[in-house]
Amino acid sequence: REVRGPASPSWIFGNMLQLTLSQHYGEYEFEWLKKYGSVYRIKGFFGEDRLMVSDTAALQYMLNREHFVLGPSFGNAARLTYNNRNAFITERDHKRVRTPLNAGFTAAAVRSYIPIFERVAQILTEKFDDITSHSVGDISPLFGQATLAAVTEAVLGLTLNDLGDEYISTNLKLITMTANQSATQLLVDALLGWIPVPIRDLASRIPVEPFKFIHRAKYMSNEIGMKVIQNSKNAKNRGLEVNSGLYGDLVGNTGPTFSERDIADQTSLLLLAGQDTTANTLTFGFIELARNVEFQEQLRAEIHASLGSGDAKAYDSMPLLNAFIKEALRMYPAVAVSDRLAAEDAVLPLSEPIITSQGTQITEIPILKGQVVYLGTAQYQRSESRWGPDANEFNPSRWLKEGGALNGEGVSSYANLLTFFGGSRICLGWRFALLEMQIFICELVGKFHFSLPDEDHLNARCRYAFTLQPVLPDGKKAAFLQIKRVV
Ligand code: HEM
Repeated sequence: REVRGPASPSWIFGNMLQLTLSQHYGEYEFEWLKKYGSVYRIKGFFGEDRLMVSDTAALQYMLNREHFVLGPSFGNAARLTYNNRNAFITERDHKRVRTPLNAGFTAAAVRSYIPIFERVAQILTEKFDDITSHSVGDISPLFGQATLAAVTEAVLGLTLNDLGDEYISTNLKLITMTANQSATQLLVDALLGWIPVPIRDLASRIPVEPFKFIHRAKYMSNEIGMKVIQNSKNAKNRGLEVNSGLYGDLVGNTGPTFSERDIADQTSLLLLAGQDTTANTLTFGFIELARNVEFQEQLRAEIHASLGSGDAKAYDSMPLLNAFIKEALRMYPAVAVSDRLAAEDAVLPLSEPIITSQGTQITEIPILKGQVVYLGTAQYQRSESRWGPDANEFNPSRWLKEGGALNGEGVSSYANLLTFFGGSRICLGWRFALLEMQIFICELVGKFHFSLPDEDHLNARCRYAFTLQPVLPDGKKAAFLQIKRVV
């Protein structure tokens, strides 16, 4: 309670509406960061105290210890959206479920997906060509379909057509719905967090429209996963070679610790976790390119000078391309803030001491079991002490500086960014997302010129709804750009 923090405007909502429903993401959060430093207290629902953390030592501690489990908000959303027993929501079983999946996301496995990414990039080019005939177009759903197509082929060996129209339209609804959280939804979510999980699961069976189609989407992905597993088994039994992606490989390696049912249980997670996260990062990146035409031209020149080899190493050795991707991941981390719950008492170490409301300097914070603590990814990545006085500006050249972009110690193995988190629960698909983005960007920036639309109502802003989303002033999820062919 002695950790300082902003005043709460409401007993019911605490600071939650400011944190999660501000018009522009970070409107309040980044100001709180400046005022109170890298650990501060905010109010959750009904007067509860919560801790917002972007201190390096505290983040490392939270990511690498078992003391912290998924918090009420992310936990609820994940339990509702994904099949039971998937790698993300399972706590005690995490290692058992996650280890076999790692095989599909190693550096070598991801390199083998290059032809998939290139094929999908070609389809994106055709869709962007359609936009050029109207000059202005919404790029957000195009990236959403492309990232879904890439993961579907890599994981299941299927195309978007194979998923079927019903799955595609339900997936689109699900993604659009997530972008439009309301205060009522947040309150229902908070109330659900207070009741035991089995009763909560029952409550989610109430036949209201959002619950109905979330369950339908889960059911369909499970069916799709089961069908791929069955087809792959049949083919193997008949000595036939079929492409069933990662699932085909996993089917050959099932056993007492990882069954076919376990594989199928990962389908909704694998299809969804990498879709909007990657698509929205790309969307925000392209908006920044449209804002900064000079950098866009330099990047295009680098792409034209470097490409053609189809080799992952070639993509990794393009300085502007990789600086641009890192900066998009720094400024627009899909999971900008995520709640965790202390599963046992803990003591959070701090790399930068803080001053309490009593004027005392402290270097660690005791946490009681049951305390909600936020991993403040976006705040860690906007801290001026770490990234310099221009931390709030999109500036890819910070990554080209000698000595690197970061002052001091970082939190993760990729560019010291927290965007993919770290520790045993580091994003399963981080290498997948990086190579996919490298290939899509090279294809599109190499061929098209991007600029912002003249009409204000078509310019997207960044809003938070579990992940960072591009939305128009009317609240609709979309991101329009003017697009012209250059080659
Ligand atoms: C730019 C793109 C992406 C970002 C920023 C991102 C970010 C994250 C973050 C922050 C987490 C940890 C969440 C938490 O513990 O609360 C996570 C987990 C996960 N991500 Fe990603 N992700 C991206 C792309 C992908 C892709 C392409 C895939 C799959 C193809 C994927 C699959 C997963 C899975 C399965 C988990 C759960 C891992 C576990 O709990 O062991 N992600 N991601």
